[in-house]
Amino acid sequence: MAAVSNDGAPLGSTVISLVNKLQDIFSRVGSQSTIDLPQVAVVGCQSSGKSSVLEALVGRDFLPRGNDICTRRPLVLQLVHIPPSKPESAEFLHLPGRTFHDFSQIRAEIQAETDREAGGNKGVSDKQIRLKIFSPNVLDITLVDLPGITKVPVGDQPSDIESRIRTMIMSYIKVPTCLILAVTPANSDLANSDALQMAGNADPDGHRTIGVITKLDIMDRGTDARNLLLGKVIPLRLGYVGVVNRSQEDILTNRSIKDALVAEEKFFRSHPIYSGLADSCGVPQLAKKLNKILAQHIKAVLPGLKARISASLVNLAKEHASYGEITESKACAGQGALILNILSKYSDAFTSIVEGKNEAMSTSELSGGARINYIFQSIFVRSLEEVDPCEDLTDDDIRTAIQNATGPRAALFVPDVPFEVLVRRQISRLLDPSLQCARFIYDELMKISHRCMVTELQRFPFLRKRMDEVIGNFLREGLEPSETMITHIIEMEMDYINTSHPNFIGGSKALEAAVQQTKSSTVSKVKDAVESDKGSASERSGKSRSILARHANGGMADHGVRASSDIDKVLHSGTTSGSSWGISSIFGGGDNRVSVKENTNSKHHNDPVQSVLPSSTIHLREPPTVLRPSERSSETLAVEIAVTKLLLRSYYEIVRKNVEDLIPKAIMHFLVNNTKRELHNVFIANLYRDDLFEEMLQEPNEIAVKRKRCRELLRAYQQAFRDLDELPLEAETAEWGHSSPETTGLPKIRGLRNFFYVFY
Ligand SMILES: Nc1nc2c(ncn2[C@@H]2O[C@H](COP(=O)(O)OP(=O)(O)OP(=O)(O)O)[C@@H](O)[C@H]2O)c(=O)[nH]1
Repeated sequence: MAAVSNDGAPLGSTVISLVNKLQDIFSRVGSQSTIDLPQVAVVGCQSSGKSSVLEALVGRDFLPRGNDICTRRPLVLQLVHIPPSKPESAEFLHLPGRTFHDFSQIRAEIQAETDREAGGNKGVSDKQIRLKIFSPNVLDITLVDLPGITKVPVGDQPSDIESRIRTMIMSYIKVPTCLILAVTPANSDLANSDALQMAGNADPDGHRTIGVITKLDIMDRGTDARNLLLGKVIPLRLGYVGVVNRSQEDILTNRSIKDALVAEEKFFRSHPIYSGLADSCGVPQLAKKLNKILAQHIKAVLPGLKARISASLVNLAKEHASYGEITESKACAGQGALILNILSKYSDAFTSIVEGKNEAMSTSELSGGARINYIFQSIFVRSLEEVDPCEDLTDDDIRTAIQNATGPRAALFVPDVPFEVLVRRQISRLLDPSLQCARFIYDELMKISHRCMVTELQRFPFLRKRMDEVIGNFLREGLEPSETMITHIIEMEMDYINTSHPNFIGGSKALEAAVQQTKSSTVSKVKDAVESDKGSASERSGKSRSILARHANGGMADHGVRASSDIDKVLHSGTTSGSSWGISSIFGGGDNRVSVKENTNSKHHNDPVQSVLPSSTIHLREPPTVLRPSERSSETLAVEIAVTKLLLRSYYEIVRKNVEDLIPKAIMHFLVNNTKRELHNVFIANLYRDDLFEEMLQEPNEIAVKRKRCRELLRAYQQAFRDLDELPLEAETAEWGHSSPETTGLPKIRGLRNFFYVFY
């Protein structure tokens, strides 16, 4: 390792050891996680000494350096920590499989690879060279050497070389986790430092920029960098460090880094002007500053690590508990008690999930009982509410039903039989969704049963299988009575159409409403006709006549409005004739309401008796096999259809509400609550049997293995938690500018001294 004075607090071995310790903890607990350390980039103008600084920090001679432009592609240097037993080595990404042990060869390859991409004549490329250095003495950290900022294009450089290089540098240093070493040579004007200017743009708060002043040894005679280092020229939050790297001559004479560091120390010691600025002078001080930042970074991530380990501990403890203690005692009593305990815990857990009292309740989705409620309300009820009871009933259907119901006579009024037939048909449609709802709930209960105590029962797969069988059968048995009940409910509704139900619209109101509807539609039709067809009065009166011809009072209307008033009369006589709500009394009250046309039709199609009458010369045509209702199209018919629909809707509404209420009740009673009440008893009746204990409590081998591994992990995590607790990190709150003397020193981590002098 580097011979660096203790005062210089060389380069964070503290951090290496800390990170190694953490890595140990991670590997012990089998975790792949590592601590992501910030990456460090050097920025500065050409030949300012960036590569030299980086090399001094790494402590190895391997970067091309010189008076001319040397770094022409970004060099991403990944330091990788390896166990002490392994030798140091390096690998380039572009040369997979080739390992370097000689660092001068590494330099040669960097140069060659730079030429391959950027040409041999000062060309610059933003394509990275990636080099990995494996060593027991390094942290897993990434350092980036960047091409220097240049103003005037030379060689193969394009005319916009300056902006290209600036963009390239910016892309690295703008990343918030990048520490910036802003390198400025002491023999240039700091106020014009490109490095500080770019760092200021990328890191305006100065939280991650360290100013590095190089070439203190070759300043003009009579000048010094005191004011620069004190931050009096350009203040910098983390302050400046002055360094003396190897000169070109040193490089040519192969002066080692080790010697160079000794010379640097001597330089600062022999210059009284810098003697009071010890903490701002020398590569070791620079490393120290970086160490502090890294230590702080680690300190900042430690609480998160602790929290993660502690969470894993809790989970592991739970898992461990789920494997239970080894059931050594085969005695029946012990086994029986264990089984009883499991059965009642399972039944309780099942009930808790259904009732929504489960501890591990999800907050991201509905579960258990809430899903049951959702099925009832948002699926079942909502679907029923969306059904239009007249949806698949055409006017033709209704007309056919009415005509069929009147039998051999032509109808005078709308009879109530078709209403009953049609409403029954609609009620029967409710059976399928109701049964489906029960099946959904059954499926939910099955799901709940599978989710119950999954981890706890892992160790007894035979018992689990038996329990699944029992609860599966039990739920299936519970489904049957619910389905029977549901069928009964629908059959009850179909069996007796309670037209006295207080919420039922009743015949009179339906009729009134239907007449109202028909009237308004007739008036508007007539108006339309008058306006659109003034010249065809005779045709219009013909139409009216055909409508009127069907009315019982025989009066002939001249137009549609009159026809409506005729219906009124008929209806009025109907309503005054009798019973309280009375479809029959309203619609079934007369028998002479036969239209001329219908009579004609009847003669032809519907009334074979009449066809036997007189003349032998008249031949009747055969009635067709399938008879359709006579094609009446009149207001009477419109009223009949409208009344039927109104009645249907009104009654269906009553039934729908009953069904929406009763079906969930039936399912809850016969299926859900019954399962809750009886599950424990059913389990005991089926499973608490001496002859089954042995078989049910068999523990598969893998459980024993899992329990063992879980125990080991648990111990490792407990140890890791204690280790983390004991890491002797102290608070590092001091500002790092020159004005804050580093009295607190490095974080007190045992055995940690150096960080960047890793290869010494
Ligand atoms: N005397 C003296 N020479 C130095 C110092 N730092 C760097 N040099 C010399 O300055 C020249 C440039 O150094 P590099 O480290 O290559 O500079 P760079 O900024 O990486 O250069 P580019 O990558 O080409 O931009 C080399 O010849 C170094 O030996 C120093 O502190 N003192």
